[in-house]
Amino acid sequence: MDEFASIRHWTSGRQSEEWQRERGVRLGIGDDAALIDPAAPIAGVTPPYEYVLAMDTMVETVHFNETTMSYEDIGYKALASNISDIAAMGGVPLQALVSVSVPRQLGPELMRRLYDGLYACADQYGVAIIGGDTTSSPQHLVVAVTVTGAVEAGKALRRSGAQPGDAVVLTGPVGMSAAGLHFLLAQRERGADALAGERVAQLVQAHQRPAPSVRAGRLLLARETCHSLNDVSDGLASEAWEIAEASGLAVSLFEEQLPRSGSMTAYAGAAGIDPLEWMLYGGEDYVLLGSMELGDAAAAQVAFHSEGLPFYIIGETAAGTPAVELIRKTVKGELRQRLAKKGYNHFE
Ligand SMILES: Nc1ncnc2c1ncn2[C@@H]1O[C@H](COP(=O)(O)OP(=O)(O)OP(=O)(O)O)[C@@H](O)[C@H]1O
Ligand SMILES: Cc1ncc(C[n+]2csc(CCOP(=O)(O)O)c2C)c(N)n1
Ligand SMILES: [Mg+2]
Ligand SMILES: [Mg+2]
Ligand SMILES: [Mg+2]
Repeated sequence: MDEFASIRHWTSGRQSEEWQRERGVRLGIGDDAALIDPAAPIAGVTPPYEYVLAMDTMVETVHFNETTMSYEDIGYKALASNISDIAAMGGVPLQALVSVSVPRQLGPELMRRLYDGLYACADQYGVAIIGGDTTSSPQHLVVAVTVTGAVEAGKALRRSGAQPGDAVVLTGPVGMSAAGLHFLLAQRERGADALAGERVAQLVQAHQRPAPSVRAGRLLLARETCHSLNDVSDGLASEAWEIAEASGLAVSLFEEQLPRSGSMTAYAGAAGIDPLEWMLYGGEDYVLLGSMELGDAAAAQVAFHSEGLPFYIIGETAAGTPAVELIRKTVKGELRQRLAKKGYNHFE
């Protein structure tokens, strides 16, 4: 199959013109470029809105390998991690452009499976796939996605908006993806899955099929008391540092309030690892970390819970030099520990 037949094989018949039209698309895959109506009505978004644009890339050996992810998972997660950046601005995802660089030996069927996963994510979150690019790659598979979204003009939730005295909030558990990755890599080394079971399946799912917090971002934006927001890709500590630096204040996290998934803690125990390492520095959680008016945090939690969504109040902000500290309760009393500005870093 040549390049053009391959693209058709991966993408044709997936999303109807009408379905794409409802997401502002006037011309999708097939021409030199796609066409978008910048003023199309978007369901759930009050005009006037602004466009939100982001891109994220996944590289074989860096973000996945043959034991950690199926082709369907790669496609799903490549889009999900992008949607997460739209969610982190409080936006609604709309369209995506997908670039793939494919090793020559990889047949078109495996790439079709990648697109099965990509479209599964696109359909779940209402994202129109409007185009992309295809090249060969000398060795590794690379998937780069550009995503667009819409957010009410002037309302986007930035990293820089935190105010002293805010509550620090988190929209889901952290550390599960890192635990799932550990299991998948250790499984390969041991050649056995002695620890497999329902609990491990949850961790593997968190790593392979993260669920971007679009609904959570929209709820936070609508409350008008959320001051800053970020998604957790590089790790909780690293994202908290980003908010601290962008907003120019200090962030304190209460160890006791950090959500600990039971399966993650159990697996960490079995693997002899401190779960806090995964929770603070693991990354790829794609939950949202933000700050909001302290007085509205409890009500926000009630609103989230009434929709069946998790919501954790994990810390507070204060005026001061940008820094992140962890407040731990010990038998000797309260221990304040400065958290390193570390997380996943591509150049370290
Ligand atoms: N190569 C690049 N050229 C221009 N801007 C870039 C480049 N890489 C990143 N950026 C910009 O830098 C900012 C931070 O990007 P970064 O990728 O660190 O955030 P993120 O996507 O939230 O995190 P992650 O990639 O870990 O999910 C964004 O505004 C992004 O658009
Ligand atoms: C095989 C394998 N080894 C390591 C990791 C861990 N990992 C890779 S990139 C990243 C941060 C998010 O990426 P980005 O900053 O590019 O958005 C993390 C935690 C993995 N997923 N697969
Ligand atoms: Mg990025
Ligand atoms: Mg982000
Ligand atoms: Mg990163």
